[in-house]
Amino acid sequence: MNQDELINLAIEAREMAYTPYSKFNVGAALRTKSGKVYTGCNIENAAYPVTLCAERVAIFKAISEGEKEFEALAVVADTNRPVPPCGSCRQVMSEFFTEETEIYITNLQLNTKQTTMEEILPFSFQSDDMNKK
Ligand SMILES: O=c1ccn([C@H]2C[C@H](O)[C@@H](CO)O2)c(=O)[nH]1
Ligand SMILES: [Zn+2]
Repeated sequence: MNQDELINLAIEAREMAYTPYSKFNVGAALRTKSGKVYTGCNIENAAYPVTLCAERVAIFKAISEGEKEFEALAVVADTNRPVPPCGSCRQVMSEFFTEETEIYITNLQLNTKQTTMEEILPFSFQSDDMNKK
């Protein structure tokens, strides 16, 4: 399962997006260290803020099945530039990803940017910050 295959799974997952309000469909595919892939799409709600992004759906599916180590995440939307994950998703990603986790953001033209946790969320709040010695 390479980068292109992961992006293709994100493109497929995007087809499942439930977006009656924004009509903006996003797909994600998350590869674990063990080689499994968990996909996600955004799921909106009439109470708008309850909406979950594709990235978090993929991460929460994986976590709920006992996965904790992630190798790569691909995110895709029909955007001009590679779709930037929102702040809430970046914080959730920072809880589980390391600097080695590859993050591929892309669009339907496969204009892809590979990035890292530190690049998209520097100086992030971590559990260590609660352990004052
Ligand atoms: O990286 C992103 C950005 C936005 N959305 C969703 C949330 C909402 O359903 C719609 C518009 O914000 O796109 C995602 O799923 N991922
Ligand atoms: Zn988000």
